[in-house]
Amino acid sequence: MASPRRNASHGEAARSDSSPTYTPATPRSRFAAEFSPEAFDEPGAGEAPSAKESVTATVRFRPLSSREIRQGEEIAWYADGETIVRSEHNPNIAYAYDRVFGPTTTTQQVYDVAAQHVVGGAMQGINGTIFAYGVTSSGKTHTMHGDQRSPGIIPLAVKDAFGIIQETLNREFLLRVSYLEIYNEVVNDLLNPAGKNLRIREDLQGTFVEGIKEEVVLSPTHVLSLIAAGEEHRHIGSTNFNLLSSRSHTIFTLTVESSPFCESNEGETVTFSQLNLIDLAGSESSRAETTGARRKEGSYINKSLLTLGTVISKLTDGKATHVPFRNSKLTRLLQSSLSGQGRVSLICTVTPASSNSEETHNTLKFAHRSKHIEIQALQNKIIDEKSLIKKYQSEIRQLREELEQLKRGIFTATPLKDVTEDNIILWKQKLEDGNVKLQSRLEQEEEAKAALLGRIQRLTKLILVSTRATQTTRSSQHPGTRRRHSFGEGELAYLPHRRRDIIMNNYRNELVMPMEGFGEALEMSPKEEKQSRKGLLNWFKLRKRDSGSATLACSDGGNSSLTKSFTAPPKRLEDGISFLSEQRTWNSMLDENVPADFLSVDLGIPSDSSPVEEILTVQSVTRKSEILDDVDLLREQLKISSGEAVLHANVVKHLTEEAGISGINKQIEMEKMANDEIKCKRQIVSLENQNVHSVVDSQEKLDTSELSPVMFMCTICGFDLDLLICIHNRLFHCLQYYDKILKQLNEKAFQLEVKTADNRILEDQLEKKVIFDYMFRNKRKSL
Ligand SMILES: Nc1ncnc2c1ncn2[C@@H]1O[C@H](COP(=O)(O)OP(=O)(O)OP(=O)(O)O)[C@@H](O)[C@H]1O
Repeated sequence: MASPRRNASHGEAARSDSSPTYTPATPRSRFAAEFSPEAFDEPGAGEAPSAKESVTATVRFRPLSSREIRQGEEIAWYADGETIVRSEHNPNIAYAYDRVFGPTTTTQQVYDVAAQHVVGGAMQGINGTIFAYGVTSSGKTHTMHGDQRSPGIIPLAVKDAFGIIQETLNREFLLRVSYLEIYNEVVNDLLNPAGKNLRIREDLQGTFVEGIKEEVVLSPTHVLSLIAAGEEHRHIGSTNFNLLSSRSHTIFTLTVESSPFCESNEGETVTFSQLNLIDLAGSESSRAETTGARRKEGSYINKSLLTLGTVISKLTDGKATHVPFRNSKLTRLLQSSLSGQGRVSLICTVTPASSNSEETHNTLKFAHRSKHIEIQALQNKIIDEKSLIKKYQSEIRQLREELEQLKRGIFTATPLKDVTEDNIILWKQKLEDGNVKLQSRLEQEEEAKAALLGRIQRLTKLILVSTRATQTTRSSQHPGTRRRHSFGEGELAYLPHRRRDIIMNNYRNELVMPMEGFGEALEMSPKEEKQSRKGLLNWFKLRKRDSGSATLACSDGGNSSLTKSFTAPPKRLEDGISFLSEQRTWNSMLDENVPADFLSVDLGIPSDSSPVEEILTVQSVTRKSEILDDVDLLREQLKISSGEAVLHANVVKHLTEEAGISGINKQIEMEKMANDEIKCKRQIVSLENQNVHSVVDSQEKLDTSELSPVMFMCTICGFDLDLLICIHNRLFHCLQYYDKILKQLNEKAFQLEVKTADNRILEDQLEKKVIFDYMFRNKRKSL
């Protein structure tokens, strides 16, 4: 490679360098300064515009490929320092950019300079567009998508977006993604294979693709899995320059909505933005020996890139009256971005090879022109129903109110008053009727409640909040020290695994190429490395959760995905629980706002309560049914016991009556028995009185009693829990007393029987004595 030359005193470089727009920007510090909590208070659309910025234009050199080396290619262009690209053959031709990355630069370094400020802006409500532009095989896909060794701008941006959510306290976010390709001037939905030839429409907010699938996303892994699935549908073909050449332009859009995190989000402004990450198809030189379909694709690609070039020329011309955005689908879709609404970062990928010198020059000129486009970093704010986060928030609020009403129903249930001995039978009857009603209504209510909670949980999960309790070292405090990205297995699994390397073994493996992943790892300090490992563990966890997250996102009745798809939720409770604990990483709202008691009913659907809460709740539900069973049993026993007691009292009475005619001794015995019976009756009356008092006492406790699932069940039938428990206890005591009395009565009855038998003997003896006396008297008379 030629040595850098410093004296570019004339030609394009001289002009470029002298231009104020070419003052190298420092996007990283710019980002850091902006990304403070106050950043969300920036003026919104329609308010005073913020300072004008220009497109961030950077150039990335790739190393010479083995083929280029084999073919004896020479270096035609090189990076002269950090901001200048210079022609090897004509030192007077030089261009300056915001940054020029040499062939050994890692994608992470490119991201930090060329993308981070755009991603950060998008998270604050400022639209952003990052696109890679360059000839075929110059490294666009490598830069935008990357592979497992070297994740590209898209995965890095996705991960950064979630990192920002985690670091942004007191705000909640809703993220959704769409992914499309423009192939031969036809727009296809990559997230929905059925979405072919979609129409581009316009509204007040700009252009949009009609019917495109938008998927609400919950984690980086979730997003990357969607991209990986979408990539399967992308048109890729082999050319004589690139065995896996992108034959279509792809636009990956991350839509970000956020609002302050507070109890009632009503009236709160929502910031709304779109981050477009674009991997353009490469322009093809006329030297490309393509035929048939490849040729047709190439001409469409070239035509749309030409239109893009024309649009950019017109936009920077200043005098142009008409900008031909409508001449291609690509420029139509990029219209609002290129018109200056939001941040734009253009990463031009180039090969240093002399065989591509002309194409590289065109690319450099394109980047040069683009740099002149002025943009305004305006924060979009919306308050209307267009906001999905608003819609979800208000639905959650409404559902919570419904739940509250259900709970309030418990307290408004009229407790039984003035329970007296007279209406206790009536009350018992009511208890029996209520029990039947309770069963059926309970089932219905449980179902309704489960549905309500399930919906709240699903909606709540879609809204992402930071789990960090305290303010930590955010960029606002230490602007220069944002953490580095580290990819865990979870994310890496979704990135292509050296796909191209395997296929292009001979072609590319000999590229003079830095080992980016390793390069980045080597760069880390021990502390960073530790954090990175920790990160790896975290993301690995998230990956496990994500299989559920994806499920969740797809199974909420169409909330997560604006066009529906379905995956089964976890089947077992344990599955739900483990899913839950992992899900908490991004979500804490439900924990704070929905009582854990109510979460267990939704056993099939994961909730946000902890496993312990879940288990306790399951136990309380079991206990609830046990208590009800006990009450039923006791009630039945009470009935039997009362009946038995009455029966025995009657027997005693009857026996007493029968035995009432015996002699003096017998009379004394009978009096004793009668006294016993009276005692018995008194005991029964006193027990019943106690029962009544307990009912009255329990009413007094009603207001202080705590809400519980059992209480909820009682409410359905109009009973009070305290009352029920009190009755349960009293009935239990009653049963014990009745048992005791029954035993006594049995004993007395036995004694009575013995006495009766004795009496009969006495009577016989008496009779015999009377007869004997009579006979004796008659005998004496006759004598
Ligand atoms: N900076 C780089 N470092 C190492 N290898 C690179 C770099 N840039 C590109 N490559 C390699 O060069 C080859 C071509 O790159 P890539 O497919 O990304 O080009 P492209 O511009 O997307 O091509 P096309 O427009 O045909 O799709 C790939 O094997 C890629 O891995």
